[in-house]
Amino acid sequence: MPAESIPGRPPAAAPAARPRFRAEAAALLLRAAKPERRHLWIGVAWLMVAVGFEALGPLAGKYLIDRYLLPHDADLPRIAALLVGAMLAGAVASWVRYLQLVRLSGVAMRSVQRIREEVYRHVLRLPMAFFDHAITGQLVSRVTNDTEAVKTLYVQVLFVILDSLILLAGAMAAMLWLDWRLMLIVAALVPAVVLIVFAYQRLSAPAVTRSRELRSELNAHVAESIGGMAVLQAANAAPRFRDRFEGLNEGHYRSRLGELRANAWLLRPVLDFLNVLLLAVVLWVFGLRAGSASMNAIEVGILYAFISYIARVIEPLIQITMQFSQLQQALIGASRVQALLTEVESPVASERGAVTRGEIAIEGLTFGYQPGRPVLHAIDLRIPAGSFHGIVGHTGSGKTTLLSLLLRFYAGAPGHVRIDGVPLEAIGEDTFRASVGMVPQEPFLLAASARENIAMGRALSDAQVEAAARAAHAHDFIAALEQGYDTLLGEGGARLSVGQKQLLAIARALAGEPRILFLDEATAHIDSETEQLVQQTLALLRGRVTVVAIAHRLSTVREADRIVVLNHGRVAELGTHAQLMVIEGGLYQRLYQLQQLEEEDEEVQ
Ligand SMILES: Nc1ncnc2c1ncn2[C@@H]1O[C@H](COP(=O)(O)OP(=O)(O)OP(=O)(O)O)[C@@H](O)[C@H]1O
Repeated sequence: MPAESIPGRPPAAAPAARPRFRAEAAALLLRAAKPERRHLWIGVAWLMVAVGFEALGPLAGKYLIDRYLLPHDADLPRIAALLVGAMLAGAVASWVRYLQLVRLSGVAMRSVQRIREEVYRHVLRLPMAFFDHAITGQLVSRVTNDTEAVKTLYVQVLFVILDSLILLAGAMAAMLWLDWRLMLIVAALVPAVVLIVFAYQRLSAPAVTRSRELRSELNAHVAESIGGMAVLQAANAAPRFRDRFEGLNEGHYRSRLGELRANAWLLRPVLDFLNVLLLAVVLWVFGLRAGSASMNAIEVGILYAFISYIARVIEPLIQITMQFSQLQQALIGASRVQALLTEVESPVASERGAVTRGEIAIEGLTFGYQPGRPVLHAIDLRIPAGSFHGIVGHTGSGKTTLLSLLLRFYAGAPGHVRIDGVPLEAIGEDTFRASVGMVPQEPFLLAASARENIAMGRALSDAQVEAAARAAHAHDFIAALEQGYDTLLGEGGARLSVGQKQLLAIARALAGEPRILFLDEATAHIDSETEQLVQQTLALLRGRVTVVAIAHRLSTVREADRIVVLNHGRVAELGTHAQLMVIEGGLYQRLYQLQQLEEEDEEVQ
C-alpha cells in the first residue's frame, strides 16, 4: 500500500507562509521577552562592552607595528606593556561575554517558559469542538517544539545579529578612521550580502516550512500509533503505519536536505569567496599605492589593521546571513504557535449564576455540529432536582450530544437550557464544574496513583477519597492493589480492567459531591453483579443529586424516575419503565424485548 493511503488524517495546517501570520509571529516573539526588558538592556550593554574590548586588538597591533617594529624601536618595557594590555583587554572581553551570554540566555529561556505556559493555558480553555478536529501529536508539537522557536530567536538569532552588527559597526568605524577610501571598498560587501540573503530566503523558505510541517506530522503519527497500538497490531496494520512513517520521515529528510543545500551553496562558500575577493582588492590598491611610491612605513600598519578588520567584517556578515535560516525557522514555529493562540477560547461565563438545587429545564433545544445538519431537534425536558433520569435510544440518536450540551462542552443555542432557573451559559465556570459531575463513555485515567485519579487535583482528604471509592464500589479492588490507593495505574489506567476504570471514574465524579451527575454508559463494561451495586449507589443519591444516565443496558435505568427515549434526535417517548413498557409497539418496549432476547441467548450459550 502506498505511504499516503492511511485515511482520516487532515494535512497539517500551514499558516506559516502568510505575511499576516509572519507579522503576528514576530509580535508574539517580541511579546514573550517584554517582561525581560531590564535584562535585555543589561545583556546588550555587556555585549557592547565586550565588543569594545575585542576591537582593541587590531589597533594595538597597528600601533605596535607603526610605532616600534618598523622604526626598529626596541623599547621592550613599552612593547611588553602593550602586549600585556592587549591580553588583558582580551581577557576582560571573554569575561564580559560570559556575563552577556548568561543574561541573554536567561531572557530566552524564561520567554520560552512563559510562552509555553500561555499556550498550554490556552489549549485548556479551548472549546470541545476544537478537539473534534485537533490531532494530538500536532498539538503536542506546538506546545513543546514550536515554542522553542522563541529560544532560537533570542539566543541564536537576535543576539548573534546584534553582536555582529555592533562588531560590524565598530570595524567600519575603525576603518573609516584609518582610511576612508579602503573602507568604502569594504562597504561594497554589504549590498552583495543583502542580495545573497534575499536569494537564500527565496530558495530555502518552502523547504523550511515543509520540514516543520512534516516534523509535526511525524509526532502526530507516532502519538496515534502508540495510542492505538492494540488495534494496530490486531488489524495487522503495522506495515502500513511503518510505510507511512517512513514516507513522512523521508519527506522530512528531503526538505531538511533542501534547506541545508541552500545553506551550503549560498551562505558560507559565497561569502568566503567575497572575503578572498575583498582581500585581493585591498592588496591591489595597496600595490598600486606602492607602485606610485606614495606608500610609506605608516601604511604597513594600516594594511595589517585592515586585513584584521576585513576578517572582522566578513565574520559578522556570515553570521548574520546564517541567522536568517534560524530566523526563518523561528518565525515559522512562532506562526504555528500564534495560529493556535488565535483559536477562540470557550466564552467565560459570569460568576453570577450558581447551581443550587440541580433542576434542569430544557426548552426547544435544537443543535447540530455542522450548520444546517441538526442532530437534536426541539428537545423539551424538565428534570426535577434530585430525580433520576435515564436516556436511552439507538446508536447515533443524540444521547451523548445532549449530555455534552448539558455539560457546556459545546455552545448550544443559548437560553434553551436552564439550571435552577439560570441560563446554562450564565453560570460561573468554577461553580458549574464543582457542582456537576460526569462519568464519560470512555473512562479517562491519568498515569498516576488511584488516589490522584479520584482526587483529580482537588484538595480532598484521604477519608473523602476512600468514601467516594466505597460509594462507587471501587474500594475493594483498589485496596487489593499492592500499594492500595498509592498504586500507580499506568498510562490511561492500563493496569485496570475497563470495568474497574469505570468504577474509578464513578468514584471520581462522586468525590466532588456534585449536585448533578451525568453518566454516559457508565455500566457498559461492568458485570451484572457490579452493575447492581452501581444501581444501589445511584439509588442512594436519589433526592440529593440529580442523576442523568445514558444507558444501553436498560436494566441500569429501569428504576429511574423517568426514562427519555431519543430517536433521531427527538424525544420519542417519556415515562417510567412501567409506563413505557405498556406502549404497544413502542420503541422502548422493542429495545427492552430485544435486550432480553440477547441476554437469554447469552445464558443458553
Ligand atoms: N463531534 C462531532 N462532530 C460531528 N458530528 C458528531 C460529533 N459527535 C457526534 N456526531 C454525530 O451526531 C449524531 C449523534 O451522535 P451521539 O454521539 O450524540 O449519539 P449517541 O446516541 O450518543 O450514540 P451512541 O449510543 O453510539 O453513543 C451522530 O450522527 C454522530 O455522527
